[in-house]
Amino acid sequence: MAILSVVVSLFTFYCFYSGYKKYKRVHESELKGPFPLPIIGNFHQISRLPHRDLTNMVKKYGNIFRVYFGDIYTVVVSDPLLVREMFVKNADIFQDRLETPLTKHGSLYHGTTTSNGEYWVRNRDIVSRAMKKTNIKHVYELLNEEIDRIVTVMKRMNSSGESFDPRYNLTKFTTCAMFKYIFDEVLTDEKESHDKVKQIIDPMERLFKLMGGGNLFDSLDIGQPFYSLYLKYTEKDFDKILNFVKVRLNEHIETYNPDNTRDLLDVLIKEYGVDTEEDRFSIITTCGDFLFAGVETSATALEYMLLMLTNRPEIQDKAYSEIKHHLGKRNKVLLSDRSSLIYTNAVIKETLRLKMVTAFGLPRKCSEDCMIGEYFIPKNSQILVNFHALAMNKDYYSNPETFDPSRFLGDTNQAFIPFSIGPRSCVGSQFAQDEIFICLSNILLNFRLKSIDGNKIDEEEVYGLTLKPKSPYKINLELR
Ligand code: HEM
Repeated sequence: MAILSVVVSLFTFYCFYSGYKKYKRVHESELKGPFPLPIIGNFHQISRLPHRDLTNMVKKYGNIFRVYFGDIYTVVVSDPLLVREMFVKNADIFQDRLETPLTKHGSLYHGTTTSNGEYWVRNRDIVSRAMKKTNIKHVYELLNEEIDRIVTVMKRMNSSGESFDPRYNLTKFTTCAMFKYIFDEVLTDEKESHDKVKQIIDPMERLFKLMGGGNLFDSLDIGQPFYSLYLKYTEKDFDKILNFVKVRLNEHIETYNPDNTRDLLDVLIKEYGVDTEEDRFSIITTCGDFLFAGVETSATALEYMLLMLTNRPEIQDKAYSEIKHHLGKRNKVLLSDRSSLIYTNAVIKETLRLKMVTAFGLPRKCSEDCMIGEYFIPKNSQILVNFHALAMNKDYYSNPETFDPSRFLGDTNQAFIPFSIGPRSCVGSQFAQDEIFICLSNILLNFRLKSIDGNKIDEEEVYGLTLKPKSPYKINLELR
């Protein structure tokens, strides 16, 4: 009985404390936002499609407002000029990522995506240099090989009358490209390769679910220590991915030749060195980040592109005509063709706008009290860019709900920032744009995409770390 009353008293105290923290006024220019409840904040107003809920709130609270996820004061931004003001003009204040048990658990704030401060500055510098050195020839060759592989598979399916599963095949395409890029490892259609892909894809899918869900314990001051312990003793998928990379690092060290770097991993060995455990762990977590950030994102973007084009044969035909006309007798699109294929590029951009890959990118943190325009942003608040709200912003896009590639045929639109902006924007944006362009244009050159039953495919998305089509779909391929 005594224990029960202590627990009830502590809980009541915590409710008051949590409410007090949320309701006390800290600045005269504080942001507006929906009324938060003690403990859960505004979680009760967030459905399974949080990007849409937060877009609806723009009507009431404007292009910058605050919500509470548990105890986390979160600033939601829906205007590109405000994003620029934060991520470009005030980059050093908005550069870090928010620290929670989940972001710490995987890599102990090592690598690229979750690290902060001086560590991140050094890592990002090394990674950017490593990518420049690895790029050009290696990427050009690897994308050429991978596109041949997927087109061959598609032709085989077409001749056997089999329908095409975009989710599986495009994830395989981006995984193969990433394996070649990071490890110089070629994945084939053999079982051994299939097993290797599964070793990475299966834990990654589970982690995406875990991280995309928005966990109350991850965002409560009182719950965080318990959640850290829970993750430490129950969550093993991060380790599986890091161990997978570790095996490859050890193999690479044995055969390493500084005068002939084969892939990103070799260049990272050269840049970081492998003398200390810390350096080795930095290399492993950086490669892990590339697998995390670079496989599912591009595959999902491509999956939506095929879906949108299958539902719109006239747009598909227009892109095909442009590609065919430009190539003449050639039968393969190369990266060097990109600047000439203006409509195809517009299709890619329009899909990235309307069916953005990540709802909120990767959340940032504000590391000191500051003013953004007339708004006060408190230290340690979480910053979310709502890419869906940017896409729906009528100040920048007319008829924003409509899929219309022609809107990207003219001047650049400053609201189109799918890879974010500023020094901490997506480090893989060039790689992503290269692989998406090569894959989409060569598929369109070879095949007409048709739905299985002649009906439109459901375009609704399901929320996670990436926004995917709600129902996995298949399509029929007709040779052009
Ligand atoms: C369509 C595909 C992709 C989209 C839409 C995308 C988008 C993004 C966004 C919005 C961020 C957050 C940036 C910020 O905080 O401002 C990000 C970060 C990142 N992306 Fe991408 N990305 C894509 C593909 C890739 C690929 C292919 C790679 C690897 C080759 C990659 C590697 C990364 C990394 C390592 C980060 C963390 C950067 C840092 O914290 O310094 N991404 N991406």
